[in-house]
Amino acid sequence: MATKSAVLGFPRIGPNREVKKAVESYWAFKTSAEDLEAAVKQVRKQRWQSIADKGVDSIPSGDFTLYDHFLDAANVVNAIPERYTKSGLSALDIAFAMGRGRQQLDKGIDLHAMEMKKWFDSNYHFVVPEISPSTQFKLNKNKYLDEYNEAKELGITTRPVVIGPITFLALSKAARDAPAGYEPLSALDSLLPVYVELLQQLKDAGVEHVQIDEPVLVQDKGESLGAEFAKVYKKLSEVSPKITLTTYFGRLGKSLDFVKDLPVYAVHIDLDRAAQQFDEVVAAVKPTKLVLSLGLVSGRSIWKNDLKASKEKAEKAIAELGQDRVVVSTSSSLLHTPVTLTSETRLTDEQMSWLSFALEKCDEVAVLAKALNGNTTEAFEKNTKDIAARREFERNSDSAVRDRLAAITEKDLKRSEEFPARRAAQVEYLGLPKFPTTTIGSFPQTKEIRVARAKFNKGELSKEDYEKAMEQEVETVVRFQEKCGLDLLVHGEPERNDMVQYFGEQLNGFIFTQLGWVQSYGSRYVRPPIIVSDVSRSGPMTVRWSKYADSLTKSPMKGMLTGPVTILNWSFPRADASREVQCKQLALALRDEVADLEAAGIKAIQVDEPAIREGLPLRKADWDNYLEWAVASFRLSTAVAESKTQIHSHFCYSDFNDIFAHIKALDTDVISIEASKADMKLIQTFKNEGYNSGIGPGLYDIHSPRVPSEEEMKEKVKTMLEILDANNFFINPDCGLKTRGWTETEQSLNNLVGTAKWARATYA
Ligand SMILES: Nc1nc2c(c(=O)[nH]1)N[C@@H](CNc1ccc(C(=O)N[C@@H](CCC(=O)N[C@@H](CCC(=O)N[C@@H](CCC(=O)O)C(=O)O)C(=O)O)C(=O)O)cc1)CN2
Ligand code: MET
Ligand SMILES: [Zn+2]
Repeated sequence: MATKSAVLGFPRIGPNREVKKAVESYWAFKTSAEDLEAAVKQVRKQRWQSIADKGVDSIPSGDFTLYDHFLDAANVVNAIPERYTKSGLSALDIAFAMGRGRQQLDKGIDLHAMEMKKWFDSNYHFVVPEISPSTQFKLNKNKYLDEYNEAKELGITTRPVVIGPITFLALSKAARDAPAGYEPLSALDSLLPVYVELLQQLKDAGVEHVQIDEPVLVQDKGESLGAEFAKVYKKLSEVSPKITLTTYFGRLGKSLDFVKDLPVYAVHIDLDRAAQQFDEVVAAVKPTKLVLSLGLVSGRSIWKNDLKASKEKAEKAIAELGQDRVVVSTSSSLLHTPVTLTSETRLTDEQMSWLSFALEKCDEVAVLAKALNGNTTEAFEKNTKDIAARREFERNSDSAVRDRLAAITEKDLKRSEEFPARRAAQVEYLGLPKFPTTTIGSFPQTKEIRVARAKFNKGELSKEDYEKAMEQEVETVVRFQEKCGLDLLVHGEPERNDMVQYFGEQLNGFIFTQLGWVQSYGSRYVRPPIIVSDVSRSGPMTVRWSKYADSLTKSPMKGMLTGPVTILNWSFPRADASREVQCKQLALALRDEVADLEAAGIKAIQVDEPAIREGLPLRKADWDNYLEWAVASFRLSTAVAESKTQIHSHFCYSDFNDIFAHIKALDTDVISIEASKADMKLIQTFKNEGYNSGIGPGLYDIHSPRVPSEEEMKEKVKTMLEILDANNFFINPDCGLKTRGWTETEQSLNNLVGTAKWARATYA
């Protein structure tokens, strides 16, 4: 018998962003549904073949998607709200409308996008299914079966990846027509038969083994679902191919008590994010028949796996359980990592030797399994050398940064005056009207901007010409805002490829990829910069742009920075320093930038922290430690500002009810939040917890191309002002406009300004 290797999921985007290109071209009505299908079929083929070529035993299928795999899961079980089904659109267009909305007023179509939420603590977003007692579950197109068959025709046997029914419902939300207090999990009994049918179909088609993802088991709420798990998996195991039940991103904790008794073939645990559970889990499964899948190769980081250490760990498990009861695997799906390192041409050999992207990780699990089966290969030996070289590099440290951090005191984290005094100074310094209008920073990143930057990067456009082009763009954005009648202006961020990558590129201690794209949502991807050593700033990063924009107008200009927690969370952090240390080093760099912007006469500075919420540990017991250093880091970067300088922050993921005290402790002057879905509970929390500073609840959803009417924004303002103070109320969208086109941006912002005028007249 032998130890097998497995990969839990693979990037869906294609090595050259083929899926983005195909999907966006279809959306633009440039290509047909058939063209789209042909293009993505090619991507699926290539990904299966490339994983198979590495010698991985369990190759995933069914995890491919054109938009989001959770949205696909909703479609498979027919959890499609009626407003979409009755639109008369094709199944494909219904799925896209659910993901991104669709507005064709001439055809009577005006569909909002469904809500997106962060996938656990990652920067991936999933579409949140809406469930109610009227949801008619049934098996739609069985995409897991279709993809399995597609791979089989290519001669590749795969292991379908299915979202588990309990996680599916646990992450869903109550639909609008559901009674108050409705819990989607209460629909489990009516959903279960669909899963029975789905798995039965897989078995009938000859599938031997499925992977069922139940990551809810690493959340606190999973611990109370023992009865549901026992019932569901008893039923499913009667009809299903053998099941590997996968958990990832955290520890099983108390859920282990019932997970060990589930009638499944194998259980998978994440030993990257939650290495501490190893002994406990091995001991718990030992007396059972369960196979244990060890998530040793990280699905979340880009560091080469230490194969020697992994081998030792696997051997410990094998000593307890036996060779054939252990599988070595990636810790989670690899969708959070770039496709392959082999596309990179600008990294040095040394840097390349530290890293491992999705395809290289497939190689790692295969090499590891071979080593465990007695074949230590050359690749294994090379890995040992590479790991030693990286450890050697890690000894480098920037003592100036470390010393500065060590010298930080409480005083450095506090603004010189409390909010009321600051507010008075700001009223005078900025001169904003009541219900000030502003935007969140970015304006449309047009094709022209991106092409100019691509040319500049290729050396086809000089630095001077590139910067001139960006200045022109800044001017266009400033003139538009003046014409539109916005009050607190921004420069529009045209010079930024991405808000995090841009800062990474200017800081010491980071490296970058050319093609290291990772899907964030739908067709939107990011290239997270990689932190490799201590971080510091060489000089001002944004001042020239803000200063230029400020010089064009009499209106106050808002400087725009990405906060330390967000830079950390949306980068690949180093593995040899704590997140706290990396975050505080980033904070020091940003602190200097805040001071420089202020000295340049910029009257308001926004420090975005959209990722502060997603960085929250999955288990409540771990929250305090994180929040303490996250809040301190934000304060370290902003507290340097004088009272008259208005510090804004922005959060587009504002599930804050549980951590409100910490949001308040950031001590900002104004915060803009995502509230376009009119989360009144959140607004109420602001009130109840005595938040008295400025607040700008997002009045519309910028992730969708649809234009909000003045009426609908007025309605929102009205409802919110039943709770919030009209004197501290800002009028703004719920996030930056970079993904939007100019046409809808102009219309939406005109409506927004109209809403503010109405508010001034109504609440005078
Ligand atoms: N890091 C990060 N995470 C985030 C957000 C965010 O803004 N940044 N926002 C939230 C939502 N997530 C988002 C993620 C990505 C994008 C986004 O707009 N991504 C762009 C890419 C941005 C970028 O890196 N642009 C580069 C490269 C653009 C490009 O594709 N250039 C072409 C050439 C030009 C052309 O022909 O179009 C090429 O390289 O081939 C640039 O502008 O320089 C995209 O997928 O299209 C938006 C929101 C949450 N998480
Ligand atoms: C994801 S938060 C985005 C904030 C940034 N200032 C922007 O407007 O794009
Ligand atoms: Zn945002």
